[in-house]
Amino acid sequence: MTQTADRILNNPFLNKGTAFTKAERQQLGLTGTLPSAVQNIEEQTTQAYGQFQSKATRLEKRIFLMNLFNENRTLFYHLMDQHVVEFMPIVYDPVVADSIEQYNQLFLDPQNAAFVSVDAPEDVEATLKNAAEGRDIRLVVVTDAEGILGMGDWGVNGVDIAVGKLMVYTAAAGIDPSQVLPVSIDAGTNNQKLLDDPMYLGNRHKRVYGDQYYDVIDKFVVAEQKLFPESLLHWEDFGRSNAQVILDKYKDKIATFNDDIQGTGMVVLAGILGALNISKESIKDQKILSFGAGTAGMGIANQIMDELMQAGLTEAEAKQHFYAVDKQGLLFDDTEDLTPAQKAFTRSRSEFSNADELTNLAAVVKAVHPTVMIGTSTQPGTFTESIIKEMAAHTDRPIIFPLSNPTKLAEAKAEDLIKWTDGRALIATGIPADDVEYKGVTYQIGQGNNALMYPGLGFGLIAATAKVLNSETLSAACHALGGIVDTSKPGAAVLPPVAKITEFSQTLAEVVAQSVLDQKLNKEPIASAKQAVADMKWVPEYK
Ligand SMILES: NC(=O)c1ccc[n+]([C@@H]2O[C@H](COP(=O)([O-])OP(=O)(O)OC[C@H]3O[C@@H](n4cnc5c(N)ncnc54)[C@H](O)[C@@H]3O)[C@@H](O)[C@H]2O)c1
Ligand SMILES: O=C(O)C[C@H](O)C(=O)O
Ligand SMILES: [Mn+2]
Repeated sequence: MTQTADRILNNPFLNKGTAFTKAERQQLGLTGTLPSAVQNIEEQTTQAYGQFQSKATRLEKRIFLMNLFNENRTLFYHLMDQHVVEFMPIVYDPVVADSIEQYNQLFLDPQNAAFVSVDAPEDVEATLKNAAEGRDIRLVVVTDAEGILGMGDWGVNGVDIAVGKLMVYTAAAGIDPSQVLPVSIDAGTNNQKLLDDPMYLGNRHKRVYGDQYYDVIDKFVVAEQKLFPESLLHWEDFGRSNAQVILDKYKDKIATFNDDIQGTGMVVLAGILGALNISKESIKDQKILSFGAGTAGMGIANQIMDELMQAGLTEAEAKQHFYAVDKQGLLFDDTEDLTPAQKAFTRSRSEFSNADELTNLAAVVKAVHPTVMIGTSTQPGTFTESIIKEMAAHTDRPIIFPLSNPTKLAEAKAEDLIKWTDGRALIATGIPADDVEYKGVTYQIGQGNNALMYPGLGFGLIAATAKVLNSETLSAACHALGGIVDTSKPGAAVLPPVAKITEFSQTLAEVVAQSVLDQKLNKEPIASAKQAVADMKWVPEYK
């Protein structure tokens, strides 16, 4: 193979495989390097889908799709466009979790990611530059993998979540896949299994914290902004002690967001607004219990808090609607080891006659009678039948969102929640859930996953060349998504279905871009938000 042929056929952004025409083959020095037939993208797609279907397990299906992704991005996204509901759980949550756990065993290809090492701060800029290979990067998803979903620390293996999030961005919103960059910050790992594994591919030492860590994060942000000044920076699956600190440091300076804090907060508020559309209740009448008061749990509480204050409540009044429960039980002002984020949502012991007994979820539910219960605890099965029945005995339409991922960590299953509440629960789950048939009604279950939100949010920010993301824009996006649900049918879902993800991501992107323009937060002059979104949309067709 000539160097040119090799360069083109092995470049997933340029490769068309058997779809190169005779003329292109001649022009590019590819003559004779492919079988003679020239296929169009539909034929290639049909063929690839047949191969996909022949794979027996979900992991084999994933490996097949990742190989296709590594070879030919256009064909991969053309195929995904036709099968988005089927492919989402395979390229993203939950099967991405299996591939992270088996990263070295399955290692195929670095997938055009940048691997930043805490041990080589002097290489940060070169690392990003090498990985981008001169591409015009507009979107970076970065993880240090200390808190991969609810599975804890996965070191360099966690790069797959950055790749997976970016796949959803392109499939849902249409960001050009040659304009994205997944980044792994390899700060070491505290996962002993990985440290003991001779095949582990990351830095083989304990996780680095403190100044040395923050120094690398800062070098990364500086280099990222210098090399890709038009880009949006998305933080994913950082640990509880770092996620909020990093966000607070950069959120007023650059276009950036933390998906677990803000993306999750937004999708949950949208889900609650959707649920309240169905129950015809007001958000001002809700008592909200967050079970698992970590990165996501407190991000959700803050987003709902904003909503209550917009509805006219003072901060002190709004705070009265929240009950945060973590390992210690209900969080009080004097609870030990509170995180900075938790401190804003504590209660006073004097409010309860049995405060000292409120050390577990069952006791708190009994004392508080929440109307909304959100699970981000990483503790499977903790929304038990007796807890749910106790909650449902005191509210007509309990809003229950077991959100811990992946599947094995969910606080409850949708079908159990429907059964235990005799069909009254309004539910969203972190991973996709099948419809539930119960007493003649088909209940559709919304996917309460930030994947419904971040593609439209990010795309809108990039299209509008946003300088920063502020609470006004976050709120506009929540209302746009929460307003889409169709409440006419019994058993309606609280969030729109993943089958419509490309449509509502476009709506979200337009709303977000408009909010940026309304606040004059755009870097470049832009006449129309809608047009800017349309102009940026990439379609998976050969050029
Ligand atoms: N569906 C979504 O879109 C979405 C988004 C973000 C996070 N999540 C899920 O939420 C979970 C938490 O993620 P995170 O980023 O907030 O992690 P985190 O580590 O920051 O927070 C988890 C919290 O749960 C607490 N916890 C642990 N054991 C507990 C127990 N027995 N009782 C009560 N609390 C307990 C921890 O102390 C911590 O505060 C994960 O499973 C993640 O997959 C889902
Ligand atoms: O990755 C997901 O599926 C959602 C979320 O960001 C999580 O950490 O669980
Ligand atoms: Mn996450």
